[in-house]
Amino acid sequence: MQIKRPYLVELFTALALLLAPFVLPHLGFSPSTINRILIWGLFGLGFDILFGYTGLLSFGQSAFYGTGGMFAAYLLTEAGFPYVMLSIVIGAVVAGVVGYLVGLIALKRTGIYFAMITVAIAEVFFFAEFNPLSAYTGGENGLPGVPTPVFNLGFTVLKFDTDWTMYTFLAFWYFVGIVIALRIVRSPVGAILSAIRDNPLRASALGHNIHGYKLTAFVVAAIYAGFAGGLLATMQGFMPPDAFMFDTSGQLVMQTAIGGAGTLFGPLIGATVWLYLSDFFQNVLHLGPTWKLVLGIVFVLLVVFLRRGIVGAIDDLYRMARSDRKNTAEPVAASSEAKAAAVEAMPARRRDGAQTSGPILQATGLTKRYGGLAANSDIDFSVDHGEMRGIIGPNGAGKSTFFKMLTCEVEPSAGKIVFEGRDITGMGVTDVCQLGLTKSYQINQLFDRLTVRRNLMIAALGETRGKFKLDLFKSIRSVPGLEDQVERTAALVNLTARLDTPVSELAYGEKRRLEIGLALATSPSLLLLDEPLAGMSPSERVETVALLKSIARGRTMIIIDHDMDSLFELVGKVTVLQEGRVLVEGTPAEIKTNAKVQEAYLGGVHGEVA
Ligand SMILES: Nc1ncnc2c1ncn2[C@@H]1O[C@H](COP(=O)(O)OP(=O)(O)OP(=O)(O)O)[C@@H](O)[C@H]1O
Repeated sequence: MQIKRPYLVELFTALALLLAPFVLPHLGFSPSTINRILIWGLFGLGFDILFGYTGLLSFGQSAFYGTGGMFAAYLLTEAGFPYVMLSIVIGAVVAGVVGYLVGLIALKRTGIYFAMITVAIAEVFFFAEFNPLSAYTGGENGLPGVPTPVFNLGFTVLKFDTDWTMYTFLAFWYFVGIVIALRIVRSPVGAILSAIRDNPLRASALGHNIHGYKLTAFVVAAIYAGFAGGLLATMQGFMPPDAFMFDTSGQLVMQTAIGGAGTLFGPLIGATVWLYLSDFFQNVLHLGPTWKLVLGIVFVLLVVFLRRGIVGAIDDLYRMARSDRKNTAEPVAASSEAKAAAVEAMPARRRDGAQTSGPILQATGLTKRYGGLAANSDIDFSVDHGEMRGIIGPNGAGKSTFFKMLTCEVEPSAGKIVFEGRDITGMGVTDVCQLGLTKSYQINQLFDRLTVRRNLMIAALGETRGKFKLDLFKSIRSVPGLEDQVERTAALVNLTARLDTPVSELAYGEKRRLEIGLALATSPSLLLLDEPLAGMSPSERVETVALLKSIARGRTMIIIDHDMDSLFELVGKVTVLQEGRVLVEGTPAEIKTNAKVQEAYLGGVHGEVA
């Protein structure tokens, strides 16, 4: 029997959990340390989904750890509720609800501001535990007398009242926790979370509701934290008030950094190193209060020399060994037949009832002012279905601003945009992408840490799943048609041979093609390309022009580029912008000889443009 490769991780985890009690004591770990490691590891699973996978650094996880633990402990002690496991689950649910409410506030900001809000919120919880709620939480004494779990199975009674029986209980829940976390990171939601970490702007421009997904990660992390807090209470027979302290959140962040963020196992390994060293420095070396100093130095050294943590470093070594083996085979580019088939198989998106002739996009009186500067003034513009339109203009003429308004990345100061008969003015880039209007960027906006395949998947998921879907436990491999869509897009942009290469290893020209591929994978009915040829070598330009010609069939495209020779070869009509206004429109032949255009480009020296 062959075990599916993804399940190997689960199998190894189960084996490691079975072997740990036989191996770790010989390395100097006490059973209570091993149990604490498991609780930190479980706590860290949720945090890693939030930080390692979604890129949201929270210093406030103690709030949810404390809330879940305190709630379960209160039910089991003060309220006299007899069911230990159910209390822990209720505590986790309460932590999740609190996480949802906190997330609504904290996620209004990003980066350092988000981190600072989480610190402040955790401090509020710490204060509440010690002061107004001390009658329920025991204040600085915590809640003693939390029972250990007992399960009466009829034929036998399972008790977890010794260190090693408690280990089996915690190891079981850690295993359940890792299985669920692995499912989440392997789901479409997991892929979108990593897209948000790498490039939130592009993730939302590809049709994903990134606020919804960030909130999901935040709630998942809070549930894990609350559950781990409940386990802590039952393991210690006491819910300590210091679960709410900033130190708890800080230690979680440091352990995750040591073990490796974005690996799921990082927090567990980080906790193993951290707790082992802190026991060793205090109990074996008897360092006294200086143990924290030494531990701090070890932390700095580990993080400096192992940038992706211990698990990240092992993963890197494994990948290096695999790619050495793989590189012996030459990559195979898609054949021209495969490309032709891909073009046929990738029609532009059609909304039910949408027209297929006449204008697909109309802008009227479009204006964008930045303070006193008018980047675009009173632009009237219309493009028909199936048209290939070029936009040219000197630097600073307002071309990119115009595109940003069309894709609803920036809101116009005045004017109206109608796409496929619908007023989309001020709608938002995610919704507009969902309607079938998207753009490739002047400066690459890719997901650099992910492979080409993952990049294209993330783009295609926007179309197949809509802007938000909670398919947290579905494998990304089972999304119907996704693999096909990815492979067809890769064939179109000639990246079949690079599908499993991380974006950071691509050549510039390949990145430009992937930039176009991301937009194409959403199957847009109107595709805007902002300087697709920028920065390319002459041979790359020739190749990309051929590529654009092939994808233009059955599609409506608007292209901005400074390379007029190439642009005039591609498009049927050209709009010239100057100083934020439409100067003139016409066929390439008309534009080449237009006196106003020559004036704009050549400052009045007559001749032919380009
Ligand atoms: N966010 C912004 N804030 C202030 N001014 C801006 C902003 N974005 C663009 N501008 C200004 O608007 C004008 C038009 O810029 P835009 O980037 O649209 O021109 P462009 O035609 O695309 O130029 P290029 O060909 O160099 O890319 C410029 O003067 C630019 O400095």
